[in-house]
Amino acid sequence: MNQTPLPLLEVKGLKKHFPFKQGLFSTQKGSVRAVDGIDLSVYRGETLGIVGESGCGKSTAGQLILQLIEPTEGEVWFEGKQMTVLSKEELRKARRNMQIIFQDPYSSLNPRMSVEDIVSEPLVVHGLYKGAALKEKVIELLRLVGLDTHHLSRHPHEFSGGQKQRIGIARALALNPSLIVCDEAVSALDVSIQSQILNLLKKLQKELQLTYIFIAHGLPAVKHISDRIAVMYLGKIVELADRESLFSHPRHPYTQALLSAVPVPDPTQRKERIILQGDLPSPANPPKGCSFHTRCPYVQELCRNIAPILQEQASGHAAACHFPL
Ligand SMILES: Nc1ncnc2c1ncn2[C@@H]1O[C@H](COP(=O)(O)OP(=O)(O)OP(=O)(O)O)[C@@H](O)[C@H]1O
Repeated sequence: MNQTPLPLLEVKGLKKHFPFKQGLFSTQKGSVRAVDGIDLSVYRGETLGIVGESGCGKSTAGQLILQLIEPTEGEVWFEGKQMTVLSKEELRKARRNMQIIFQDPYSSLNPRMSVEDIVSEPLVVHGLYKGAALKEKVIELLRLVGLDTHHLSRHPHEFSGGQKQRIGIARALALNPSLIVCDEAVSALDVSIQSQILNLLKKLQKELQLTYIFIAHGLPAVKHISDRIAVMYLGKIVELADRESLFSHPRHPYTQALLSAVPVPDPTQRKERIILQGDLPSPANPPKGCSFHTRCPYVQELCRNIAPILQEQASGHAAACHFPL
């Protein structure tokens, strides 16, 4: 009998609302619903892509998963433990197994530190290696990401963007994590360098049995690396599916609009671009339902007033839409 494996990471009803005062002299308070109730499971060895427009809550979701910020509500389960209730010491230990690679290799590395210091820092902080063994471990990590011993004493400004991102990856690997959140990890790089880094991440995933959450703005950036993709809109997941299923049959009108904006290399294959009407609503004042179906007034009324929930529409393919495509 085939049993579904237990997820490495499970997120249940996760919310992060950032409170703010509405006017300079007002006592009225509001909140930005950056993440507004997401449920997710991520399995060992897979890559889950999270995509959506700027401000939809992708990075906040990543930070909540890594316990870098506290949730307003909800639970994060990692390796069978509920992270949100761990003591400081337990959390420190559990955090070793979850790391992050940031978007901007230019600002995420301390310019005053040598590569050796940058990569060895997590190992020293956690008291795992010292002396010659520490140096050996750093060299091993650099080799894993395609760098060499002669890079050890150099500083970040002496490297190209792609090499800097390799240093960031070596540092993230230092504690032998099982989960890595790649937050726009290749967005700041040239296209040819992007594919080199993506190939490196794939190779490392195979060799080290890593699990990735890969955050990006657009679907093309996550297409080749993701096994499954979650599409976020205004703090919520509106569609979650296997990569093939999402690209071949998007079921949410928002995903369909995102896909229609992706250029195709073949000029004979023209596709109609779907333009979403109006501005992106503010996460400080989100609509009750959704306003993607604009043609029929009855549909409009229903969608605007009743929030759709994320429901399975086909095997392994869920969408939050009253009228899935
Ligand atoms: N510390 C904070 N205080 C108040 N609001 C915040 C804070 N962090 C994020 N937000 C707001 O939460 C919403 C979601 O932000 P987040 O950075 O998670 O989105 P994103 O999808 O990652 O966007 P981008 O792709 O531009 O990074 C935005 O409206 C943002 O302004």
